[in-house]
Amino acid sequence: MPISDTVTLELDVDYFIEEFSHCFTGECRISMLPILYKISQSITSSSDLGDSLSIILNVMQQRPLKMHRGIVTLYDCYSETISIHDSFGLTDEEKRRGIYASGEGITGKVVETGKAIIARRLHNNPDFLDRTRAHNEKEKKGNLKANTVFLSVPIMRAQKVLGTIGAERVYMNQHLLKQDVELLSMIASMIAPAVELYLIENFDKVRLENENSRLRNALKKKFKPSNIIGNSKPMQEVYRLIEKVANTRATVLILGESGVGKELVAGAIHYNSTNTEGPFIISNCAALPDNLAESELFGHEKGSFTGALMMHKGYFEQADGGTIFLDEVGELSLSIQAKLLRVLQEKTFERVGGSKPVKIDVRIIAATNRNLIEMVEKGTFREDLYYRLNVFPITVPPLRERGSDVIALADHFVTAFSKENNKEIKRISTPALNMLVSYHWPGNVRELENILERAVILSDDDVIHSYDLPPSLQTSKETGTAFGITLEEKIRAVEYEMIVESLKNNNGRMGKAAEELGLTRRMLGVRMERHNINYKTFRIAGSTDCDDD
Ligand SMILES: Nc1ncnc2c1ncn2[C@@H]1O[C@H](COP(=O)(O)OP(=O)(O)OP(=O)(O)O)[C@@H](O)[C@H]1O
Repeated sequence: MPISDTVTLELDVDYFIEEFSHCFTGECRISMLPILYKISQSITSSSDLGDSLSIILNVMQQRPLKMHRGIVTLYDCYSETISIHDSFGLTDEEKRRGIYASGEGITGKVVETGKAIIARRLHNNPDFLDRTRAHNEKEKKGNLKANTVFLSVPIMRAQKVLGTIGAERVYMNQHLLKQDVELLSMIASMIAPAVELYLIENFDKVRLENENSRLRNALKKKFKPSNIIGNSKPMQEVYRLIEKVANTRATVLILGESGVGKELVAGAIHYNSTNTEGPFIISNCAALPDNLAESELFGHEKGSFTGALMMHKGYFEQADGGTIFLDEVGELSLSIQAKLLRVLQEKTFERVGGSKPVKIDVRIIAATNRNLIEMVEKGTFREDLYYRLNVFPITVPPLRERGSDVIALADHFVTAFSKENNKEIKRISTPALNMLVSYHWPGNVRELENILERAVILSDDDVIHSYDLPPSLQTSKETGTAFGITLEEKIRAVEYEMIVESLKNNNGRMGKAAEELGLTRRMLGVRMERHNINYKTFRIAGSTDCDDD
């Protein structure tokens, strides 16, 4: 063996037996057998890795090994870190400092290569990191260091390195060193099954638990009410707020333009709350005629006005134990606003014509597309009521800010209306999708819903085409020309759509598209020019399939 400062050794037991057979004779061999016996006894009699390791470390300190420092490291293959699990000759602090990456220093290299290493002349050996800082200045200056060797052997199981056993000792002679390495290697293979079990039970179990809780959290984070379609970023913020507030009794104010889905948000809050078993009563305040609003909301006593033949429970009483959703709350008259304020403050009210207070336990969710602050400034909405309602505001974004939600919603509505109309519409054509995506949706989801209901009814085949969409969507951006509903315009729209679909199907190859459309390549070129269509738009990036441009 060459004598250099760091020697890496293949763990070949036959090699050792042959090379160092003289060591396994006489005193040496006899003194080793009880050590191995003691270690094997400790491993078979105790299921605790700590017990076995303390016996091993103890043996290492005694004759004939007489090592002055010993460490057992374990390798966490997920974080790729090696840490000292047990040792002698190190303080707790020094032990804690002993953390290595695979490939780093002597221990790291043993883990990386699965081969034993003997490192000599530690005081100036670059592989010896002294990460534990156990080698104090005194030790460094003294002769001891120059004479000290560090041996490290891998603990392996099925080609996998699980950790290392390392030892420091005073250099005596090369043969003794090799003998030590072999002994440590035997100990390592004896202890390997117990180490493997320990790693599975501790590292893997902890990791699995962490992974489970990470997945649980990820699932929790991804809370999405089942009744609401769309996963855009702004909607995810809405879902986050719904999840936060649902299980409280806080009053919620839902803000947003008309048709964005405020009522769905209110429903999601109720159905994800603890009082989901209770009623969910919806009251559209804009639809309540002034003279009936009070009685509709708060009920009336028998004979309280002409026609009040029986006692009637209003929406608030009907919602007792559940949730009342006051849609378009900005439309309530000032007198009703005063009564609503009292319900919010005291949870009581009187029925019209009654004097007995009715006590209720109702969660209030209100919604409006009006600017309530402006209304407060103008004196048409009570300021105190505004603050009582605005405890937990949720703003639902307009559809034009929801990106790909338009496509998800369109698909959802096409499926729903196809079913309702006994049709089998399978897809929305590319030009039609482009129109849907580039439209500004002033009427929001309600407008999209209505447009697709109409398109499903109009569709003659299994596709929603651009010409099934209303003229308001047929902008020049998509069609190359603004066309309305005349025959000529409709023919142009059909032509445009057929060319676009064919180019898309044929990856922008004009020859193939012309063939499919029953045109010559030149005729197709003329029509594409008329519609301002460029075949390159339909090329898939990276495609080399462009032989017939
Ligand atoms: N994200 C969505 N997923 C599925 N359907 C939706 C979604 N948002 C809205 N809708 C549908 O759009 C229509 C309008 O929604 P909704 O009535 O909830 O809107 P709104 O904001 O309360 O309107 P308004 O202010 O006019 O009362 C409803 O038919 C609703 O089912």
